[in-house]
Amino acid sequence: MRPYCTAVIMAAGKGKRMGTDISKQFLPVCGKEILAWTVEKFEASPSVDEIILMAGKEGREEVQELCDRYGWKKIRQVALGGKERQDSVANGLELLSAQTEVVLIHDGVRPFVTEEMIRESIEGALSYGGCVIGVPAKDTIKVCDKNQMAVETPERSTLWQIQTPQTFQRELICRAYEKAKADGFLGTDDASVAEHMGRQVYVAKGDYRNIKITTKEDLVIAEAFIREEKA
Ligand SMILES: Nc1ccn([C@@H]2O[C@H](COP(=O)(O)OP(=O)(O)OP(=O)(O)O)[C@@H](O)[C@H]2O)c(=O)n1
Ligand SMILES: C[C@](O)(CO)[C@H](O)COP(=O)(O)O
Repeated sequence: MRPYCTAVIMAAGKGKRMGTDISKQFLPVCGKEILAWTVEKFEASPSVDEIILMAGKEGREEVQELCDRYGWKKIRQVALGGKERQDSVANGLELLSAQTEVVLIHDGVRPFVTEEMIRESIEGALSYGGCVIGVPAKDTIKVCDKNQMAVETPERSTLWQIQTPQTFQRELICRAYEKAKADGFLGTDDASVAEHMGRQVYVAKGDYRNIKITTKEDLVIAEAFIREEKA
């Protein structure tokens, strides 16, 4: 029997790097809000049972309005996020329903997630405890000091760019988030929270298309991808 899976979709950010008046998750691309493109992937997924949507104080009504307008059926709750992404995820994990066995944590601004990524991340989480989607780095990556002087060039073949979904067995990720809170640990993704507890996560190869819409140029790329998907 397949596990009961809850997607926690993160939409409580301010989108400062995008530099627009409205937060980037609400910006329209090809006639639909970025968050709506994202949520619809999970609504359509036969692997996902329910969705918790994390919203900011200012964006909460807007997120609820999207739920009503699009008539999404899997939304369990629209809940309040926190200051950092990690705080928003922690709030979401506290709201999981009793049946939830596997948790998929996904950025609301990654609309190019596919059913294959969702399925593979769930399979990986069942096998290894935690599984994140990623792609091998294409560029050389340098570690720089605060004066922007390069201090190290890690071997590229060992470097992966990590995306979402980041998928975990419920008990593991809840315990990891509790430990991070107790230790005051702040990571930039959910895998690093699990790693802080000493757990290794599996990285499943995803797709370079699964971009996080972060800055203005990403909007042009997103529009091109959506046009292609619709063609
Ligand atoms: N306190 C926060 C911060 C971020 N996010 C969400 O996490 C995802 C990835 O974060 P990022 O791209 O960094 O979004 P922002 O924090 O909004 O962007 P910026 O850092 O440019 O302000 C986004 O869907 C964002 O809404 C969140 O739910 N809660
Ligand atoms: C979780 C994430 O999307 C993986 O790439 C990323 O780390 C989020 O980072 P941000 O600091 O919120 O952009």
